[in-house]
Amino acid sequence: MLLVVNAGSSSVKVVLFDGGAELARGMVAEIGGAAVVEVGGAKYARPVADHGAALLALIEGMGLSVGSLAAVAHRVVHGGAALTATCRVTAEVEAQIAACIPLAPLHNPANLMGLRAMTALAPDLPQYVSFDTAFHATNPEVATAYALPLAERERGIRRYGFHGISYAALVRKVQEMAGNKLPDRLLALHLGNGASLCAIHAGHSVATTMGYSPLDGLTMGTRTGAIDGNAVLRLAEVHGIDGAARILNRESGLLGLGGASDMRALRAAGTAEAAFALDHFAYWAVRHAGSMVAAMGGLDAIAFTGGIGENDRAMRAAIVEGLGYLGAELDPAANEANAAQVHSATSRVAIHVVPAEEERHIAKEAMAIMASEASG
Ligand SMILES: Nc1ncnc2c1ncn2[C@@H]1O[C@H](COP(=O)(O)OP(=O)(O)O)[C@@H](O)[C@H]1O
Ligand SMILES: CC(=O)OP(=O)(O)O
Ligand SMILES: [Mg+2]
Repeated sequence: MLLVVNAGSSSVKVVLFDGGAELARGMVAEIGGAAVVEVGGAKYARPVADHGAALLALIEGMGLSVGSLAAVAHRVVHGGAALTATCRVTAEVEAQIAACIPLAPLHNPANLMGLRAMTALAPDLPQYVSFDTAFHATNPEVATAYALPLAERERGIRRYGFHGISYAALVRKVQEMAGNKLPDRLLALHLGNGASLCAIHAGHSVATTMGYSPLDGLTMGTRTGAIDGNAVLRLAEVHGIDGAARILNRESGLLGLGGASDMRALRAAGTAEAAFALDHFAYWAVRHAGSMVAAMGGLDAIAFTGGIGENDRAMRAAIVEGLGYLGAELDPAANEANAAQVHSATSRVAIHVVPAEEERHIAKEAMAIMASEASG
């Protein structure tokens, strides 16, 4: 059996696989606060201090004996320039993940805590890591380079891009849904707590909205999305570096504009601020989509994924309406039903809704390496 660990900024999800079959899943949300542990449909509140403790609570809650595991595979958000493919964890790999903490301050510490908690529990158990940055390794340099002096670019200050595990899984899924024929120019929208867009040309990422860190691009749950560097400097002047980082990453986005980071809470709020936050989210998704379509030289299909992309019908409708100039049109009934394909008969582009299957993709990647280790 293989345990997949997906540690987000404030949550840990685990999924237990046996071969390709999913056996069980569990999740801890709101780590650090009034954490809720959810295993096999049962939910209970329990104090959970950090991501390592959350993982241990899940293993205990699932009644899992680590002796029955063949391996653990983790999602790691930032792999930097060096880690661009799923690999087995070594001391060197762990050090490289730690070196990327300043680049993904909400995520890489959580990923490392999960990894280290597992090492402490079962030191000899093989562990594998898949990176959110890896899928974007195919972006051309003109897309990844910031126009900085060489010395600064050599520090690794460049665009990396994220949500790559989700996009890689989405490419497989869209290919299946489109009768094994991959759309040539696919606009993918990963809309969750973190949100980004990706231009996928012939199955490969050519551009994406997140940059050096998962802060750039779209308006997100608590992150600003794109903001002028000089505005960042001004925030740092007023609040210090740590204060500015906190504001940009944790207090902005939908929370900063509308008073709630969660899309469902925002829709329920019914205030003018919440309505503005929703408009801002849709407007910037459409603006950035234009940039992605330009990077691919056109558009053949659209795919929505992530908690918002999969479930929020009104947000999909607002975004597709904004992309009407590209010939995108929804079938309102299919959209209302959260169907797998939601385009109208007259839409010039196909529009898919794809469940985010990050854990299954991580499992496949780890199992492929385990198979090659066993045969080699
Ligand atoms: N039925 C729904 N309608 C609208 N938004 C939803 C729905 N279900 C989930 N969401 C939103 O999805 C977001 C979380 O997405 P998810 O992909 O689960 O996040 P994470 O990035 O933490 O994995 C939240 O804003 C949540 O409100
Ligand atoms: C990279 C990123 O933003 O991840 P998440 O959406 O899980 O916060
Ligand atoms: Mg997510």
